[in-house]
Amino acid sequence: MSLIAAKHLSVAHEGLPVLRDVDLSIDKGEIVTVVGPNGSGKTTLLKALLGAVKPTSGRIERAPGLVIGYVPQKLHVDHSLPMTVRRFLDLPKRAGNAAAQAALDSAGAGDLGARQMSSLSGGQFQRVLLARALLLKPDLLILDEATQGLDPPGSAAFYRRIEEVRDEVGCAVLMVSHELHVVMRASDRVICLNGHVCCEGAPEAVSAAPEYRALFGEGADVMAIYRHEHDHTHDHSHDHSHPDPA
Ligand SMILES: Nc1ncnc2c1ncn2[C@@H]1O[C@H](COP(=O)(O)OP(=O)(O)OP(=O)(O)O)[C@@H](O)[C@H]1O
Repeated sequence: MSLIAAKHLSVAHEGLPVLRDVDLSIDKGEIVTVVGPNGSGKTTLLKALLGAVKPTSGRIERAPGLVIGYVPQKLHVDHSLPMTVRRFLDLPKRAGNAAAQAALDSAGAGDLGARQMSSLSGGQFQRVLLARALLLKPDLLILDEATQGLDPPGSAAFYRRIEEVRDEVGCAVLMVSHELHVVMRASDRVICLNGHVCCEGAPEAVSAAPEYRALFGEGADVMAIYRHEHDHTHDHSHDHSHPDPA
């Protein structure tokens, strides 16, 4: 059985239809990305899956006891209040030191515990939000534009970390992002949304689909760029590791 599924899901905001007859399901351990133009209903879909907006018809099915960790786009923290990262992880529920450190380590923020929240860079802040979601030991992580405001290397590093988290923790990941080239690379499956599901499948198949190209244009063949970049063999005798830019 899938972890979560939308069945014939329709949602309207103030009487205006936003999602029409959307079917999707997420399996254990999968990384699924929702792409779509502005206003295509991506955030509404995530909110419906989280139970924060009500379907006008259709339903959401969740596996019994499903734990969802949510990483928001932004979170306002009052910078006039001094608060360390470690203290932040105690909100809203106190976390043990070992669990807090393990979550920070998994999020790639292991050395940030003593830092003030107000002193973090955008990339560090998002990793702390990721750590907070991981404290719940989620079966499913949901990320809504979690890298908005990060520069391209920062976003790429964040999504690499998401893949590592999936490998370490085994959780499934559902995310929305505008950064097609980075998120599609990191995804097992891509769902192209425009009020309804236009097409879905492996990243290569979706980026070649006429429905996807109609929405994003020919210039959006991100997988072709990826293929081109990797159209050579790497010499693994050298260390190609780079310092983490985030
Ligand atoms: N609370 C709300 N009340 C009224 N209309 C809303 C509400 N939330 C979203 N909408 C409308 O629903 C449509 C879909 O919005 P949604 O935020 O789901 O799209 P999106 O694909 O996430 O967009 P973006 O890429 O711009 O973030 C938009 O036309 C938006 O104006």
